[in-house]
Amino acid sequence: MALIRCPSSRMRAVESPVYGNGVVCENVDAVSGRSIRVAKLRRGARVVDISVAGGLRVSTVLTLKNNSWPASTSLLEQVTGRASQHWQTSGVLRMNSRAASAKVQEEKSVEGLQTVDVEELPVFSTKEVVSLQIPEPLSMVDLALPPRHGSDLRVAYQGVPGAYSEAAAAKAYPSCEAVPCDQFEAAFQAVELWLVDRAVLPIENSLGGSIHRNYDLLLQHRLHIVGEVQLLVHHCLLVIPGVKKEELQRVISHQQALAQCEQTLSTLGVSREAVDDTAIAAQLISAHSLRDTAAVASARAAELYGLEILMDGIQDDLDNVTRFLILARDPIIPRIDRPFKTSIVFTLEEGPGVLFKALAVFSLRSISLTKIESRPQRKRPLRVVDDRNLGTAKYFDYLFYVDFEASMADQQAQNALGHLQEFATFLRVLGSYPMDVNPMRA
Ligand SMILES: O=C(O)C(=O)C[C@]1(C(=O)O)C=C[C@@H](O)C=C1
Repeated sequence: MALIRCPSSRMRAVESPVYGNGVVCENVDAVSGRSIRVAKLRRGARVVDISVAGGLRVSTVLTLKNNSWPASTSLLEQVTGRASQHWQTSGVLRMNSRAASAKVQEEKSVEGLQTVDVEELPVFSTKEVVSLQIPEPLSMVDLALPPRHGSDLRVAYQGVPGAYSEAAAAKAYPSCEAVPCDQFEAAFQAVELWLVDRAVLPIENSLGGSIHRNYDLLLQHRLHIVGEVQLLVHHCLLVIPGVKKEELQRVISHQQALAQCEQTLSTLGVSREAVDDTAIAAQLISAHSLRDTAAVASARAAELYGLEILMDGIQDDLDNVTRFLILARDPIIPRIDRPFKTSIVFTLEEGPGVLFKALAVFSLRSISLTKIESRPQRKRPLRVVDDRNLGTAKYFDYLFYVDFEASMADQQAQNALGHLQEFATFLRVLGSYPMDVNPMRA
């Protein structure tokens, strides 16, 4: 696989039977949040879609008659009338056999926003394009897109096969291609660089609490929460086949998993060591035939790495649920016909009662909060990325992360955030997404 740095646009390889192989670039208007996709194909170049956040969609098409390709920013300017500095551009083109054989239709992956199919569009000259930008209100058809099972999606998770995060990715998109990443940060970057379509990352557990690293990364990256997955985590103690409890000197696993099995592990009287994820613990024992070591991991990890389940269901509470967030480059269009949750992060001036005032904006409108997390000010500032994808160093006293049970399409939620904005020193909506009300066993 070769990574080709492309300083001017987010790009991906496409193949069109009509227009030949090429790339599709995505550019986001920093001011309005509009995104524009430009297909540069061997037999011409065309704008395939302009989508407007907040309910309106504008679609148009452009084919360059002389087959020449101007700098993408000037093309964007022609179509949108906006100066190039308003367009946020960054990204890589991933060239491998898979990307090269991808079809233009893959560009339909933006949930809720339909991307125009290149093959089906008529051809216009550059002059005609500007007058073609007719805003179209979203119709019920757009809102009733069939559920996606993700067969064409690549979903990043932290860990190796057999990790609970892989099971969460499969719950979110049953036939997706799950892509293992060594660190949470790598999963964020894989989405940002178009190497994958989504990331599924743990954010909190009913026994172990919050996964703070992911709260921080949510702020440092410009991805959107598009869904959540609740997973019943059922831990097993895995050993080399035939090993007895008495032979064990230590137990290794992800630190959250070790914490979730505190009671059982303390009865074993062995030392504990944290590794990057539960499945890698199983892999290590198997690869090095470690007879004095057990892993806390899933039954699937036992199967994958040829280990035996010495103890089953060793978590301290049978209802051990981990909540994962699904992250994507684009937000989904919030709906009101099913339960939605919205996640925000904000900061406040110092002073008595300010947090009380902030939370009152929700209770005044009978909006239930499902989670509050505060992160204390740290010695070093946070790198916060704004809508223009510009990172700035900021110091905060506390960052407050709040999840509430309402959709951003709900007027009451909009009013609550409008109210909060009056005194919050910083406010960002991390995503508005369907609630997962059905925890499933891994
Ligand atoms: O180690 C794994 O298998 C993971 O997917 C990570 C993780 C976590 O970070 O909380 C996920 C679910 C369980 O709560 C234990 C560990």
